[in-house]
Amino acid sequence: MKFGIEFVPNEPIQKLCYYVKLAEDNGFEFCWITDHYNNRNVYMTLTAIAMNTNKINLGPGVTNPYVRNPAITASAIATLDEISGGRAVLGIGPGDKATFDSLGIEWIKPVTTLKETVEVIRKLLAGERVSFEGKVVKLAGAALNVKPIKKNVPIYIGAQGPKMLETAGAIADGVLINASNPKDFEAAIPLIKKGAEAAGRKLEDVDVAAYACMSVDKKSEKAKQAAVPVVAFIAAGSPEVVLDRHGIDKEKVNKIREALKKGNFPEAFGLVDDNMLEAFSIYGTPDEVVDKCKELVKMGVTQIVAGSPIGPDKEKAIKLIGKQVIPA
Ligand SMILES: C[C@H](OP(=O)(O)OC[C@@H](O)[C@@H](O)[C@@H](O)Cn1c2nc(=O)[nH]c(=O)c-2cc2ccc(O)cc21)C(=O)N[C@@H](CCC(=O)N[C@@H](CCC(=O)O)C(=O)O)C(=O)O
Repeated sequence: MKFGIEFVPNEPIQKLCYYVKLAEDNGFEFCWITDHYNNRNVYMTLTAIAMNTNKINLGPGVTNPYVRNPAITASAIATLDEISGGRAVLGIGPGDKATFDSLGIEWIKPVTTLKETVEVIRKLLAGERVSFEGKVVKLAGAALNVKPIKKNVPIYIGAQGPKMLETAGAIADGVLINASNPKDFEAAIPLIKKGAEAAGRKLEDVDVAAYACMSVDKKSEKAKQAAVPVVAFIAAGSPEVVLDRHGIDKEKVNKIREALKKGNFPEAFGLVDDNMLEAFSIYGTPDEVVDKCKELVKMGVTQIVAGSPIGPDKEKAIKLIGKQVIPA
């Protein structure tokens, strides 16, 4: 079982570098940095982290194929691989609607766009001069002057929808699924397997990562309270099919959505119930978290990514996970 850690670059980069170095020293193998236009630039953040670490694999978790031309993403990843001495990984997903609405970008054919983007990025990283006439992606003799250190930079797809999960199974080295509960992997893994086998691959070729909302503390109640705000946003952003899967009170979720829209966070967070916390987070003492991680492993998860908030005290939580969860 591999452990990763996720950071949103919404705090000073020096602080993130400290946390990631601490994570590296505590046995985490992957560092994923989220990519949203309104936060610090994902590639500058990753460069700083690469310069301050020497073992942990690192990459965007996840970028998208719309805000940058595939050749720009390929160049950034090749450069990161050079800076990090061969530790770059590329996490790429279809992006989210809110981002594209704000940026005036048309979110067309996400599955096709992602497939074509991954295909041309692989060719560019392999040093090819690429001409490509896709349904969405077009290149005419594009080529990089920079080569990654690694022959094949692993490409992970951020996916939740069925077609996206199948696509990840077919073309990706790994899949990052924004989920924390075994029920979500019970639904997702057969789709990844179906996509992999349709492409002549096996499920074992795909690193199935649970990109979880995690909150660890010596005191279970403290860990639980720290997870509430993140769970409120996850519940609000979850499609019906996921709410039904977990038997979540949809009335409450609609009220959470309304309260968040109004910026009324205390009301929104007050509506988060235990069922939502169980569905959308892994929280508790190290022992409680170990039990929940073991449930995910039983479902076929092969990497667990400790996502926000990580714990009420990030530094303490990273050390607790390193000492009592990863070795378990
Ligand atoms: C597009 C969407 O795919 P999805 O996998 O559900 O997308 C939800 C999220 O995965 C997506 O928003 C991610 O970018 C969110 N995301 C992040 N999004 C970000 O913008 N930044 C991040 O840092 C980020 C991190 C992240 C980490 C893990 C993770 O799982 C997701 C993450 C969807 O609706 N898919 C459906 C519909 C299929 C579809 O797109 N059909 C096409 C037709 C087919 C075609 O495209 O040709 C169409 O509608 O036209 C499906 O998969 O079945």
